[in-house]
Amino acid sequence: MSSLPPPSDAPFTTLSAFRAALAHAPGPNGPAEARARARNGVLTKPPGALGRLEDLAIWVASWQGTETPRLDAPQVVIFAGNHGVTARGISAFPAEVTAQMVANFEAGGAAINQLSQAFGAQMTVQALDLDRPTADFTQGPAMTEAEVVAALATGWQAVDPTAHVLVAGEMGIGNTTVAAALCAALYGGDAEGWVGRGTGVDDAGLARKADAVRAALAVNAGALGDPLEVLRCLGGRELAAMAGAIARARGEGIPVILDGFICCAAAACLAEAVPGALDHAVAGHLSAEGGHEALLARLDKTPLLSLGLRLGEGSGAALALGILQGAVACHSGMATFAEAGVSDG
Ligand SMILES: Cc1cc2ncn([C@H]3O[C@H](COP(=O)(O)O)[C@@H](O)[C@H]3O)c2cc1C
Ligand SMILES: O=C(O)c1cccnc1
Repeated sequence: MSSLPPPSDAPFTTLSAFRAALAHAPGPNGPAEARARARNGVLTKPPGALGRLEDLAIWVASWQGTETPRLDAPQVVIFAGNHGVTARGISAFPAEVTAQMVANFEAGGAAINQLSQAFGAQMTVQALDLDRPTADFTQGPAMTEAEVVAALATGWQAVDPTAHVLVAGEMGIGNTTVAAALCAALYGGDAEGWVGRGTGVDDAGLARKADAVRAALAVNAGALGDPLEVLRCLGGRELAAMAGAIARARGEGIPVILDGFICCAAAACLAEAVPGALDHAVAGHLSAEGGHEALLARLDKTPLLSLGLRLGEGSGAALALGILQGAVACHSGMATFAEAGVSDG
């Protein structure tokens, strides 16, 4: 665990400049992908015997731009933010827990600390203006353009360009309601279909979450046509920071492992703003949170794991790191039939 310096310069100061940076990010490296596919075909195993691991390794190769990718330098970054909507009784825990958990991350005591350590990831945490919660989005926009751009820039700056793979996680009491509002705004459907129990709200809490989502969409109706305006009006600082980090990784050729419902909701704003913006991202897991399955379907992503996790913090993505590391270790380290003197059938 270490703390990163505050953001200095990102290549955007407006939402439209951020959109342009995202739209102009390079795609995968076709020749490297072709070489990796050819290598996969001559490794000492029956064709296809490593199942989805084979596609994953070739996908990592295409983003890293090399036939033999590596994943021994993973980066996990956790963003924390507070939300005005917590005043509406939409979480089973009080908003103070966000800052308390940041201290826990810094002391090494959270689940994501253990998982980062288990998979050899460098982990950092960035708290975004915890003393200044976003505005209650049932009353108006959660953030100004300056606020959302600052959060996007924090995420952008947090990415280590030398990292081999990125996990962006979050901590923010109330943010399952925020994620549900983003999904309802981006994809439509009833608020009830997108809200879930989060930290464990009861039926009355679930009804308050759906009410908050409905009110947020009604009062911010003018934002609904633009996915980045949706992020500004219905999102939160830690979600925007995750989006900024995921966008930066795209430009750096760093593959991303998406976490649960909240991370995917933030990422969905990118995918809806610029088609293909999540081509460098894989879904780490299927969260137990209500709307995640439908959200992954909208993103056209098949999760690597389904373990009933409903934690956030990047925890499911960090676990999936192990799968991806296994895929790449086989792809880059195995002998070919010729090298090993094994008959290729
Ligand atoms: C101790 C604790 C640790 C957490 N780590 C992640 N979350 C997760 O729960 C929160 C979202 O749920 P809701 O919308 O119901 O508030 C987020 O902070 C998320 O990261 C936690 C929540 C708690 C209480
Ligand atoms: O899926 C998630 O990201 C999630 C679910 C519940 C609570 N916190 C996060």
